[in-house]
Amino acid sequence: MKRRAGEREKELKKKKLLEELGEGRLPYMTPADADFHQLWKTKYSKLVFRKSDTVPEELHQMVQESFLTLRKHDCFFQDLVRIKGKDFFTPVSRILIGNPGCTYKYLNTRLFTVPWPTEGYEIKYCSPQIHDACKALIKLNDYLHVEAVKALQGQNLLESKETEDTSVIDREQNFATSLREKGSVSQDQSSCCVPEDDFTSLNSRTSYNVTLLNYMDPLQMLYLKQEPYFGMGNMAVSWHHDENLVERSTVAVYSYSCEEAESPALHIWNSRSPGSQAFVLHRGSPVEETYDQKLEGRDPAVWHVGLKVAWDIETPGLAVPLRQGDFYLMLDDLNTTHQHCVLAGFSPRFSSTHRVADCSRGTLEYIFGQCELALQNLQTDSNSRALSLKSLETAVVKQVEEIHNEVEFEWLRQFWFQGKRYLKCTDWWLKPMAKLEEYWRKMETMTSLVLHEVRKKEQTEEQRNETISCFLLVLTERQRLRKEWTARCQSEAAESLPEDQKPECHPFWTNDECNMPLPYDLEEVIAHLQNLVQ
Ligand SMILES: O=C(O)CCC(=O)C(=O)O
Ligand SMILES: [Fe+2]
Repeated sequence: MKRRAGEREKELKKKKLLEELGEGRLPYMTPADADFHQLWKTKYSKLVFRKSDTVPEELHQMVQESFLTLRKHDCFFQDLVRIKGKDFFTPVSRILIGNPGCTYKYLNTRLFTVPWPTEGYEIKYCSPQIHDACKALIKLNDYLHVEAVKALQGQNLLESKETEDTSVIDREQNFATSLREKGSVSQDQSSCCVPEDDFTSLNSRTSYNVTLLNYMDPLQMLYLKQEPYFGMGNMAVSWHHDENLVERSTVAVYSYSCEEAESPALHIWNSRSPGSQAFVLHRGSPVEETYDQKLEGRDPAVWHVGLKVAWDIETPGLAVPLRQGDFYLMLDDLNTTHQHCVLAGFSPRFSSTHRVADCSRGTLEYIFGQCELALQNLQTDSNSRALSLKSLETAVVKQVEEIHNEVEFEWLRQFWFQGKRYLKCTDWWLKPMAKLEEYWRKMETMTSLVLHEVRKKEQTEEQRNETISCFLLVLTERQRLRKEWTARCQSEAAESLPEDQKPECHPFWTNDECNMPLPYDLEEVIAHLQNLVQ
């Protein structure tokens, strides 16, 4: 509830700001502005940018080929996300690649990794090219990890407490030390130069476990949202903070816009000076435009990443152009203190966004562990084979029923909502999903056993009321979420999808399917329990 109130407050604040702005726009800077670098250095220093020529050519080739392979195999999908109770397709199409069994949740959507080749895991890919694509991305992942470590060392951002109170002299000394260390390649840097704590924090904040790939061809889009605060033009991804990340972890983004070799018209545009005339290619045909720095802002043909300081209208925004093969890093708490967006250019573009997903509740290992914990409360009579619960204690019932909700709504429904999309790349998730469903079925039986027991009135009245009240809360939440997921699966947007991408409302059953111990719709069960406590 508190969180919802906070969200509402934010919405109101945003609405008020947009109303105040009216037709006016806040200022922002691009490299064409004289103060661009000054602004970057002072207000956006944790944004690190590297030009494509700093990346090994063979890595570029491998990675760019992998993007094209994944596109050829139709592995990118627009997500049907849910924001403030409404269903939307993301303009960009995505695929998550990463550690086997890892997931990443954003905008109420849990994405499941297409596993990259990992020692100790047997992964079948639908084609050898998809295997190669995933392998290229893990190479990019390793490369960006090293680059992030170097960038953090360079900025002396090893430990959060240092950022506030380290004097400039300390910083400079530290920087000098880190430069010296880079020269001495033969030394074991981890043991000789970086203290153990720093090393751990450095590693845990740069060891990317997933990359979320984005793809969009602006020419295929009927409509793109306009950036509302600064007038930065077409947006592919609106202003946001990245969710579900380990605190202060770095995000690394490799950008590949499929620009053709630079045309003379674009060349003129790029080397323009204020007030000059230029021809630009707009949707394939040259258009004459007068270039005025103040009026024009960023080049609409080029993809940019936009940044702004969160809840601040004093600091100008920043639009950084991204050419083919450039990459950028969002270091430390930049993702929290600032918001970013992606501004569309004219050509199709891929990006690979490497993240340290907070998967404390987001791995298969975790959810299997939870299920096993829940099932410990179920026992089978060795003679009759009859099932019963070991404990009826409120805390135990509560825990089991909450795990039931977790596996049903965070895993099974999330997965099947995304239809058969994962089968484009691999069948890796089918087996664990079947196993989770088996566990979940047993939990349906456990719920029905609780119901059975509380009707028997064997506990004291007080105990029984406590158990029922708590049980009711979890069941009410289950009913609410089942309704929400049923609605999500039947939304107009969901119905518009082709057969192989259509959301499946699974598990689902009707009352005549007597192999299920409880109905899908829990309304009557809940009403019955309410009567019992009254
Ligand atoms: O494509 C990019 O440059 C960044 C995309 C992004 O912000 C995201 O996927 O969260
Ligand atoms: Fe992002």
